[in-house]
Amino acid sequence: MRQPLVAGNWKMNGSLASVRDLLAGLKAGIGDVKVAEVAVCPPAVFIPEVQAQLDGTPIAWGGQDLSVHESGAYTGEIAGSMLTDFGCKYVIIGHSERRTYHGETDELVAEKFTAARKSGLVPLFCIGETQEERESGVTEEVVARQIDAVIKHCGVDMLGEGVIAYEPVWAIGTGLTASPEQAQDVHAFIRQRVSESSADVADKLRILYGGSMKPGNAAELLAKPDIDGGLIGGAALKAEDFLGICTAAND
Ligand SMILES: O=C[C@H](O)COP(=O)(O)O
Repeated sequence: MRQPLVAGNWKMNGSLASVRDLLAGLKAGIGDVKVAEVAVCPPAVFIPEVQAQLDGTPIAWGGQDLSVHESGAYTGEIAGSMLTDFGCKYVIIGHSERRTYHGETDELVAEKFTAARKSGLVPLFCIGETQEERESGVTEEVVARQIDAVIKHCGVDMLGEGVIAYEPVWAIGTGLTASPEQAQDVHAFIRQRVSESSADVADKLRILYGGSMKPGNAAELLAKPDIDGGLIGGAALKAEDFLGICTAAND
């Protein structure tokens, strides 16, 4: 049985004051979350505050990106060991916003996967097709290519130490959500693709859905057999909405 995971990706949002408010709301309501594992990924500068507030609670935290390098002259980069120094459990890698705005390739994302594991972090490995790719009928080809790059570089056993987040790019921040059936189809394909390398890894692997998931549509999505949680953007910025998604896994 795979425990659902609901992770909040705060992206580049918030101030120290708003982060404190959000954390207070999450701590107040986390007791109602019975089933899902919960995590938040704040902007890096807020990680010490998140650690101070969430240490000792059931909520884990993580980074939004990491460097492939361990240390040195890489201005602006953050090493995996720096994230673990501040108690991070998870790190998002390969988010479509990093692929699009920072030119991250499948190969670089695979290197980041290894770097994360070397530091003891659990990668939240994002994959997904653009609208154009979906309309051209190449969704499966795209996600297969993204997965295969990690399997080739890291091996399937290391892939199994992470979590996959399927995020159709056309559904991110747009209010357009993949229907539960559309999402389930791709999740099943992802599991099938991984099972070609290892049925055991595929069976245990958590595959999250991301893309305009909200309290109102979470239960339907989470009810699908291959959807093991969510990677939440906009709705993770309001404690009530985020907890509403986390509790949808209770049912
Ligand atoms: O990482 C999170 C995803 O990009 C989803 O963002 P969204 O929930 O705002 O659509």
